[in-house]
This record gives sequence, C-alpha cells and structure tokens, in this order.
Amino acid sequence: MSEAAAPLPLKQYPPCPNPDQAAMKRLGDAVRARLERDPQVERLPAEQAELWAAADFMSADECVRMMAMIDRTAVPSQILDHGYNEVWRTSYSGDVDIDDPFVRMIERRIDDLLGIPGEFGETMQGQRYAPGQEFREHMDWFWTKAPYFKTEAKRGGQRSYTAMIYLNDVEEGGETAFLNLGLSIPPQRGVLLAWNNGARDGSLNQFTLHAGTPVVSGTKYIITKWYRTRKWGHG
Ligand SMILES: O=C(O)CCC(=O)C(=O)O
Ligand SMILES: [Fe+2]
Repeated sequence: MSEAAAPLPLKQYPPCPNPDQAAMKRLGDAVRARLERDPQVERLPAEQAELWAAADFMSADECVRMMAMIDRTAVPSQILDHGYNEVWRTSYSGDVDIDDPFVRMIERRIDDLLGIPGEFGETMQGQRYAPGQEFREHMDWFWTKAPYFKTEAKRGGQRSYTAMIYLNDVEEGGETAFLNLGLSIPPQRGVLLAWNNGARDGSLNQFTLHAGTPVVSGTKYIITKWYRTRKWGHG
C-alpha cells in the first residue's frame, strides 16, 4: 500500500525549524475555532494554508481616515524594516501613531476578531504603494537561523498570524498573490485578510509565500498587523 504524498509547495525554500511550534499550534487551533464560528468571516479556498477574509471590516470613513494618517508619516519601507532591501519592498511605510485612540480602536477590533491577546501584536504598520511599487515574494515568518532571530526570539518569538486590511480599491494591479496556492486577492476597500503563518501542526508554512504585486494604476493603501506567539516586547 502506498500513501498519497503530501503536496509540496511549488516554490520551496530550505526547511526552517520552529522553536515556537507547540505555541503556534495552540494559537492556530484557538484562532481557527473562533473564526469558523464567526459569520462575518469566510475561509478562502486553499487546502495548504489557512486564509480568512472579512468584508467591510472597516467602514469607508475609517479607511479614508487611516489613509490620511499614512500619508502624514510615510517613509520608504527599508528605513523601518530589517531584511528587505529597497528592491524587494519598494512601497512607503507609515508607522501609525500607536497612542492615537482611533488606531488603538482598530487594533482592538482586529485582536478581538482573531481572539489573540493584544500584547502579542506588533505595532500596526501602514503601507502605501504608488504605480510600479511592490512587495516581492516572501513569507511573514522569521527565518529562525538568521542572526536577527536571536533578538526576535526574546521579544515575542515567531510571527504566528498576519492580519491585513485594504484601505482602498486599486484601479489596476496591487493584488496580494499567494504564489504557492494559486490564489490572488485584489484590494477591496475595508476587507480584512488574515492568515496563519504556521501549518496545522505549528510548523512554518511555506505555502504562505506571498507578494504584493506591482500597482499598475492608482495608489494602494493597506495596514498590516503581525502577531507573535508570545507577548511582543520592544526589545
Ligand atoms: O501588499 C500586500 O498585498 C502584501 C503586504 C505584505 O505582504 C506584508 O505587509 O507583509
Ligand atoms: Fe507579507
């Protein structure tokens, strides 16, 4: 008797151990149980990764207000990120004001939707992409053998879940493409997209490989919030 082989990601990277595997499995199980019962949320059609969407998570007014905040603070992404150079991520990042009551309200709503403690969440990040700008293929989880992980392990560990909200419709381009799943999500104002960076067993899931494809026409605004497996610290 032969067992059916598990499908492999189309694009594969070297295996990466996850010291936070047990905690990521527990967190993934809890989030799944919560989202499956939420009528506002739908599971996207992918077997190899857990992706969820909630339409109208933010109202049009809220989106406009958040876009204005991003415009006030936007700087080239590489100044805030480690690991991605100016070719890989060409968008502008707006580190929104974490003390602003409006920002905190949106953050609490995301925490509540997922059921992840607010202390696990990194500061929400805004992104703005002009035509031609993109965020090339990557996974949001940390490469645990890379030198930077020594620091990240001490301030919350692995990134367990990602939540993203599209703040506007984009005329052309700017989809979020999950290259190993054959799934591409066009920006749509107010839609929240969330995914588990781990597989069901808590290992790091290479099927979550994704890219913000180049904007062709229009401007794309999003906010992203990454959750760790433990309390996030400012290091
Ligand atoms: O712009 C997108 O659609 C993807 C953004 C992204 O992957 C990220 O912020 O981690
Ligand atoms: Fe990402």
